[in-house]
Amino acid sequence: MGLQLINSDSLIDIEKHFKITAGPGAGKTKFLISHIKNVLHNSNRLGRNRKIACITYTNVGVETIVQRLGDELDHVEVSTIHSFLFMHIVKPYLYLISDKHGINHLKIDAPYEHIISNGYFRKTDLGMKNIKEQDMKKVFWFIEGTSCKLHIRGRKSDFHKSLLKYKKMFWEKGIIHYEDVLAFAWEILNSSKEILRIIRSKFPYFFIDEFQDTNPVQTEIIKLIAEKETIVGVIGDKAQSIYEFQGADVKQFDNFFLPGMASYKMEDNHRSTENIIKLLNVIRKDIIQRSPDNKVGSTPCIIVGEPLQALKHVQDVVGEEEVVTLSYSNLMANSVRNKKDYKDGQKWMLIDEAFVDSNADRRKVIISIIKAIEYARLNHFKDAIRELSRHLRNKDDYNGQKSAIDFIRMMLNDYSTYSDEPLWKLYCRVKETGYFDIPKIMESKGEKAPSLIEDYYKSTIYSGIALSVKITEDSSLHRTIHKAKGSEFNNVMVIVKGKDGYKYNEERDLGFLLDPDINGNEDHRVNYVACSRAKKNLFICVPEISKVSQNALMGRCIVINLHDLRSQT
Ligand SMILES: Nc1ncnc2c1ncn2[C@@H]1O[C@H](COP(=O)(O)OP(=O)(O)OP(=O)(O)O)[C@@H](O)[C@H]1O
Repeated sequence: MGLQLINSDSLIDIEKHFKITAGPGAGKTKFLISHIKNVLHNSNRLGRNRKIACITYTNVGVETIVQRLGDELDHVEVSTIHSFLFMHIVKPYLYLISDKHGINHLKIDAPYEHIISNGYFRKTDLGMKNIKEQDMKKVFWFIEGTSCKLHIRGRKSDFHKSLLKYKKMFWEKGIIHYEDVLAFAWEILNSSKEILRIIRSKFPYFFIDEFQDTNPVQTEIIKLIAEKETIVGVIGDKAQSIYEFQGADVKQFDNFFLPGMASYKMEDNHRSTENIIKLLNVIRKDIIQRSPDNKVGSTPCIIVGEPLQALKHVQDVVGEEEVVTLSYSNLMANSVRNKKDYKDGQKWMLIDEAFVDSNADRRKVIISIIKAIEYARLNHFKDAIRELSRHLRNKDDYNGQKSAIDFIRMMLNDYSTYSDEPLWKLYCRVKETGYFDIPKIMESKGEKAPSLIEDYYKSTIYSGIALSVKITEDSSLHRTIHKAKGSEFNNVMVIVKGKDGYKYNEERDLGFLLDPDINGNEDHRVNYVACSRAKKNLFICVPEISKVSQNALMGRCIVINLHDLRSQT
């Protein structure tokens, strides 16, 4: 079926399922807002208890849409898919399947991030089956026939039974994880026509933004809802599908079809200058974008050099304006944000894995304190307080919140006194405050050699270990590409480095420009998303570049080599 060309101001049939395919900056979000308003003004199927469901991928996406809808929010429910399914399906109806799965449904208040429990892991036979604890991060659900099964990404064998045993230990305690929400919602809807009818009647319209990052279970849920009464609309860009590791499948968007569905395409790019669009059009071929606004700007620039020096150079070029850096890895983003040098080939580890302390109680408290300090530095005070309150020695009248805030304030004021010092300094400072019961580290005296723990605390620099803190919602200037999804900035510097502990390799790491494969290579899509965030100026920082590549990119990018500039001065 042919795709009808539309733009972000087009009005489409509000009573037909639709799918919109469009590249970056096409105005997908703008279209979604005006389509919702169109439905609000023209539909006679809405009411006090009959709303439009508008689903987007992140909480930042939710906030953007809520803001842009202004005071037209009365009949719209904007939410992430997990919150929506939890609120309307899992929370009210989990009791229907709780006995079957051994879930303590009365204790469930919200879904949680899956934090691996080594204790539970050891109680299964997964270790004997050669599954390592880190494999547990790749657990996901898939639909097989009339039930959902658990699997580990990248493994061929069937581990469902053992994984189920592991999961049940959480469920018995009233803990369910985000991935469980999808599986339970599907199971409830698939087994109860009545609940499906209730959901359809509450939500006669169901729109999903960023649909390229959907996963197969989510797609099946949407198909069930769309069977009758509810009009489903999906919007996305397969070249921006960057969540394969969470189970998103780039083919899902291409293959998504509903009976009677109208398919549309947008070819404009309202965001970037013509020169940036020209480069983006080299990376992808399925949609050739054009600039309807003829935005003029400089040619994208490849800067050869270290990220911090490159950033300084870019800052000089753009003057007063802000520069946003986008990196593939958390480690790189944290390094730039904290102005710390980054060694190519360094491997990223979460602080929970990287932190060494054989005393489990002390380990937990110190990790939480480091996380809380780093969250608070980025103004994520809610997360910081949550980390600390469970460890506080004395709970105040506000469930520990006031003490947590006082402690954080103190630690932020003192930051410069311990941030570039060994962890020992932080440990002593925290002990001094008296807010936590932390098991003491025995200090060696005289000729006696220090214990491994004392040695670790005295030789590990705080700022080094703080780079391992993962920031979940990051709106700082220096963030990962995944956290920049849906955003746009005047000046962007994309930092290209070796991935996952590998040294930089031009053919692989600059492949998204030299030999792009947008369908087959997720890394290419991630870098495409990064480049497409730039409105005015795009810089791409690489550690080195060969003459052959420079020639290949001629006409699309200019190259500035900071090593050459330095040797000239
Ligand atoms: N018709 C239009 N005229 C002028 N500006 C527009 C128009 N449509 C969108 N824009 C602007 O273009 C930019 C990109 O729009 P929007 O964020 O809706 O794109 P998108 O398709 O959702 O992008 P992405 O998928 O890359 O996140 C925004 O600054 C928006 O205000």
